[in-house]
Amino acid sequence: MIRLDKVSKRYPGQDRAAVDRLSLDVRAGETVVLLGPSGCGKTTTLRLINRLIEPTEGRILLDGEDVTRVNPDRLRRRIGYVIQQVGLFPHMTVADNIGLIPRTLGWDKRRVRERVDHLLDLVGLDPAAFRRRYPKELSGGQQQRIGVARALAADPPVMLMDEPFGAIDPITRERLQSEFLGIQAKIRKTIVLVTHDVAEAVRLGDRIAVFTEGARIAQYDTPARILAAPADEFVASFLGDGTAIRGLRLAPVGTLALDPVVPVPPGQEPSASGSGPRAVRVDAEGRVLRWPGPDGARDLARVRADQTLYDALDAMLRARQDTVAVVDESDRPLGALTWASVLRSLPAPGGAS
Ligand SMILES: Nc1ncnc2c1ncn2[C@@H]1O[C@H](COP(=O)(O)OP(=O)(O)OP(=O)(O)O)[C@@H](O)[C@H]1O
Repeated sequence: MIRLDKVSKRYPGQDRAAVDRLSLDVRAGETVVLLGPSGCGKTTTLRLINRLIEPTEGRILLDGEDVTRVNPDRLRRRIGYVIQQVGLFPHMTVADNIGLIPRTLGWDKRRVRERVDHLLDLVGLDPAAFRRRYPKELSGGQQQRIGVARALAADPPVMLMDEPFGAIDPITRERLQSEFLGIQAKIRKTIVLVTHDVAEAVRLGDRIAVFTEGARIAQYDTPARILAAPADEFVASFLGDGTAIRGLRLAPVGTLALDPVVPVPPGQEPSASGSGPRAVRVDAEGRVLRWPGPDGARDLARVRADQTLYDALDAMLRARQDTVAVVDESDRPLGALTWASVLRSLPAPGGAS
């Protein structure tokens, strides 16, 4: 979908190239995060893709077409662009800001209005309450949502996002990240997103390109593999401490082979044999209550199948138990995980899984 082929950018008067022969492929529908320290060339790379900056050498292909041969205005209609400072026009309403590109494309008023309302809905803002407001009447997080809506206005297949959640408080930032994931699951754009925040990269990226100076790729892989096996000292130190624990957040419990459990309804007793599947006491509706035996008086550690290994270990630690019941949305048992089975499921460092 997007291919950078030995692309370099040398700014006038600089001895070193800001981007030095970078080759990078981004597949259709995936989110690739460019991650790296300040000044390593992330923003320059992003702006080369939509030709806000012209490359000194190399080729950039969008769907096989060399972008340097496309009229820049036409190119930018195919590429949405979201930046940290948002850049909303202060004298225009929310609706006018979002509808800007569709209007320049000559859409009629009604189509623009419908598109604006649809996008406000998509980014979680009530159209009736927000379409007539001015940017100064919005919180930082709301402005950021409008920035995303505006970039999506003409339904471009590609989105470039430069620190889109950078200037926002941590709680709103987490919420915007969740919304981003929800929206991307629906619309499946091809996204290149710049951040220097490791947690954000791990959360949002299907793949992460870790850059060193000159936009040289230190590692380009899935978050899980980068966390499990950093390619070198630079990547390891940039990721910082806690990589193994962070990796656990990427693995949903439901993808593991669970140990079977046998539900024991009220009035019945678990079978006495010591071997075989573990019994779990359930109520009349089949919802898990507790383990039988000496542990049974205590709260039972439980996680839903859509939670992660991180949550499973956290539940075990909090309950001080070495087994966690895995339940469905109605709290009915699906199986169990032990501390040992979680450890066994982890990818080996350097391994392929
Ligand atoms: N217009 C410019 N003229 C000269 N040098 C520039 C220009 N823009 C960027 N640079 C230099 O190019 C290098 C890469 O900058 P770039 O903004 O791409 O890095 P970045 O990884 O996005 O950094 P940050 O995370 O701090 O935003 C830096 O050394 C920077 O000083």
